Amino acid sequence: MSNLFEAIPFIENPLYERIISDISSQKYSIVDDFFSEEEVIALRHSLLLKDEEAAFKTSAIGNKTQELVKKTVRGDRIFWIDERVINVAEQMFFAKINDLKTYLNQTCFLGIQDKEFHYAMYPKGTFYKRHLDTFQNDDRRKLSLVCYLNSEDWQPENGGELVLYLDGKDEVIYPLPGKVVIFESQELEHEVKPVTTTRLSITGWFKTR
Ligand SMILES: O=C(O)CCC(=O)C(=O)O
Ligand SMILES: [Fe+2]
Repeated sequence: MSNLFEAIPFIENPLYERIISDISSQKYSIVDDFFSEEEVIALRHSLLLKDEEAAFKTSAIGNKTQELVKKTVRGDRIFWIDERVINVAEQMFFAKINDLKTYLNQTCFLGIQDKEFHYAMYPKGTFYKRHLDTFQNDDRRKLSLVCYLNSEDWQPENGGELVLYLDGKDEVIYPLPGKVVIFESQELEHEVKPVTTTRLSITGWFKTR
């Protein structure tokens, strides 16, 4: 009978090792080119299609009072991704994300068993005020992952920087295409500065159950 533990070879991945070491030393990690230019283009296209569909469906409804309350804190539009019904670009996205998740579970004791991801679109003038990614009575979110899908010519004057509030110097991150930022959901307060141009991303969480 074969031994289960011998059946799965472990191959060290230098990128993932760097992410793990960054997170353990500073609670966050930034990878500039986690997704290639082609991958970003495909995911951006999927996001824009989702937004068109949603605009079409919801144009006639909506609780305006709730919307106003929400918009003083955050102004992005989000679309949750259901992994059971995904297109080719999203399959590629989850293949990479699941690979990282498996590696983290093999090497760290985070116990990530669940995940959730959504597209996000910040129209001109919107932002997300300083916050922590955990809800009251729910501490399952362990790591936050933000993947930027903006175009190659994104400029600093477009705004939309992600600011991570650290004990010492705050980290200001430009939402450049292909970049992925991973941070400890329960530890790091952060904010999305107002944008002057539509800002596109996928945000998600690795969670315990
Ligand atoms: O888009 C970002 O840079 C961060 C988004 C965020 O903080 C959130 O969705 O909770
Ligand atoms: Fe957040």
